[in-house]
Amino acid sequence: MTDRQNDKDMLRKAVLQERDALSAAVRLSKSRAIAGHGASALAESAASKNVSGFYPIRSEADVRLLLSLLEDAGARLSLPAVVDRQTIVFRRYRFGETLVPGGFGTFAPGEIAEVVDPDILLMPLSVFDYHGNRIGYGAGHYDRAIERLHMLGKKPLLVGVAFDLQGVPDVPAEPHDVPLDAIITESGVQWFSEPKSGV
Ligand SMILES: Nc1nc2c(c(=O)[nH]1)N(C=O)[C@@H](CNc1ccc(C(=O)N[C@@H](CCC(=O)O)C(=O)O)cc1)CN2
Ligand SMILES: Nc1ncnc2c1ncn2[C@@H]1O[C@H](COP(=O)(O)OP(=O)(O)OP(=O)(O)O)[C@@H](O)[C@H]1O
Repeated sequence: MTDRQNDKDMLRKAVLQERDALSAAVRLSKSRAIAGHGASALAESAASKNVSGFYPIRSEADVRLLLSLLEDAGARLSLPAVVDRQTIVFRRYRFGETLVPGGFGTFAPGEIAEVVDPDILLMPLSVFDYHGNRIGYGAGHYDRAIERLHMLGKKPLLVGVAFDLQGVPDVPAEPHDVPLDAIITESGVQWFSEPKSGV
């Protein structure tokens, strides 16, 4: 393991420990604030777009309320499913539909759901910094999914969803890490790129 990977691992462990210590009630109220900020920032641009979310695991921010608001605003939702150890695909999801185990402890639409390429990715993460760098859970699933979309000529809007306590001054980024366009936390939305009108 390189020094940089080791640094990322230590940072991930420390921040996840802090996130795990939040009570369910505190996570719920922060997740409600995230939904409000996220809907204000994205509802207009999400209409008729493919928006991928995630079904929360561990102590993640619960993005389901935001997903339901975006669906009400006309977004077509999808959720990630792990199809092999290295690969996730995004499966069409209508809010409230039954999910099945989706790999790595996640839940996802079943195999018969349509596979879509999202225009907007709401991304889970363990740590972010205020330059737009992020660390996931160390599997590289999202980094590879984004690389695949880029190879298809698609440039989805990348929006991290997290609690403020997951923010640090500097994440040790690696060359394959693709920076976020924005991050949504309970205190608001921060843009790292120009807000993209067409997305
Ligand atoms: N809610 C949610 N869905 C998701 C992801 C996610 O991060 N969150 N993914 C994001 O890619 C994909 C699934 N990949 C995952 C990869 C690893 C772990 C995980 O928990 N790994 C370690 C923990 C690592 C650590 O503590 O340092 C584990 O199994 O304990 C979870 C999901 C797709 N769906
Ligand atoms: N685009 C890619 N192509 C090939 N390998 C990759 C790519 N992105 C990441 N990897 C590999 O995946 C592993 C995990 O990467 P990294 O630590 O950046 O994951 P992460 O950012 O925590 O995960 P995620 O992107 O799922 O949130 C590393 O071994 C890395 O080399």
